[in-house]
Formats: sequence, C-alpha cells, structure tokens
Amino acid sequence: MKINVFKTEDEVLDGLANYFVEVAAKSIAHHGQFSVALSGGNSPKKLYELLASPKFRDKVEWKKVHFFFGDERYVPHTDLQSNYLMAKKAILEPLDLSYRQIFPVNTSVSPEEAAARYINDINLYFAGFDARFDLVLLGLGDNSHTASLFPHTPVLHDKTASVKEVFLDDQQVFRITMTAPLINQAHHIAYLVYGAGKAEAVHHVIEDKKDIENYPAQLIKPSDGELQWFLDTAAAALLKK
Ligand SMILES: O=C(O)[C@H](O)[C@@H](O)[C@H](O)[C@H](O)COP(=O)(O)O
Repeated sequence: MKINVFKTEDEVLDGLANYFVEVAAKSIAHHGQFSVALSGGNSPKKLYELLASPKFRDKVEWKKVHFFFGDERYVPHTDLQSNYLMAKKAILEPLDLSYRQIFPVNTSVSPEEAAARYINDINLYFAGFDARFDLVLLGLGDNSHTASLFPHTPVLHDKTASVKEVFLDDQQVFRITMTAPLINQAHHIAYLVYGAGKAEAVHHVIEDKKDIENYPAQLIKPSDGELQWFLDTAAAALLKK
C-alpha cells in the first residue's frame, strides 16, 4: 500500500490524474484496453473534469478505455443523485465516447435485478475470465464506507457475490455496489480522499484496529494488485507521521 499526501486538493487531483494516465498506458500496452470502475459522490467530479480537460485529455487513448461504476444510487440516470449522470457530465460526454465503452448500472429494474444484470455485464466483459479491473477508483465516506459498502450492512460479509443491492435504513434508499471480493481482484485500486472532514475515517481505515462493521473500507485489500491512497494534508492529518 502506498500513501500519497499532497498539500492541496488540486495537487491531489493532479497526482491521481497522472496515476490514471500511467495505469491506462500500462494496461493498454499490456492487453490493449483499460477497464476502470469509477467512484461516485462529490470528490471525484473534479478528477473526471480534469482528465477530460486539455491538460490531460490527450494523454490517454480514450477509445480503448471501458468505464464501469463501483457503485450506483438506485435512481434514474436523469436523477441528480446518479453517479452515472455525474460521470456523464464530467467526463463521458466531454470525451465523446461510444456508448459501447460505458457500462452503467441499469436502475430501471428492481435492485436485485439491477445487481444481477451488472454481474452479467461484468462477466460478459471479462469473457468468463476472472473479473479483474485494471483500476478501481474509490472514495471514502466520513463514516468509513467506500463504494456502497456501508457500516453494519450484510454486503460486508458477502464472500461470493460480485455485485449486490444494499438497502440503507437511515436513508431508506437502495444502492447497487461492487463487493469487496470483486474490488480486491483489481490490478490497481486508488482512493481519492481530501478535506479535514475525512481525517478520522482515514485514520480508522488505514491504521486503527480491525473493525469491518464500523470501518468497512478496511475490507479493501487487493489480493495481488496495488493499493494507493491519494490524500491531501487535511485528510491525512490524523495519520501517525
Ligand atoms: O456513490 C457514492 O457516494 C460513492 O461511491 C461513495 O462511496 C463516495 O465515494 C463516498 O460517499 C464519499 O463521497 P464524497 O466524495 O461525496 O465525500
């Protein structure tokens, strides 16, 4: 595990954008394509905009990139809560990609069916081989969740499924999420976390005692891939130096 700490949010974004470019080039050189699972929420929006900006857009062979979603809110793709909509506006539309490169979660069916169909999409993409994404991008909630692996949810203990529906009691909403076993198969996993509000969660996940129920992001331990954290000093403030 490598922990990269940058002074400012902009430097974190730049650091992760350069890592994205590096992993994309390595993946495309190795097997002709680059499969990436995007994270949702607010933090990655600026990263996606930066990757689609003149500073980075010409550094990646975008036609060889395939976009999946590490998790999705169970809402229509037109809903402002949709991770797909956020990514569509921030990077997918600006890069003028083919729809065949983009694998959104189908949230027009039941949550269970949405998860089952996404498993099928992923298995078809990897053509029956192990589903090993080249890169999984993750964020971290201030309650130490990642993707939609939330504290005290049954999905934390699911060792077999690769995608599951999750019901969040406090918000009374469903999410669809890749599970830890699927995420941990990835060749590269990168957390993007910035801001003082995440400092406690970063400490809990990286160096606190093992407590999966309360700190689900501790589940993320790639089997033989690489895990890197991209943090600003505010989010890293509680880490032992
Ligand atoms: O769908 C989501 O919300 C994300 O995948 C989720 O895991 C996110 O990464 C964290 O909640 C942090 O979100 P912020 O970046 O908005 O703080």
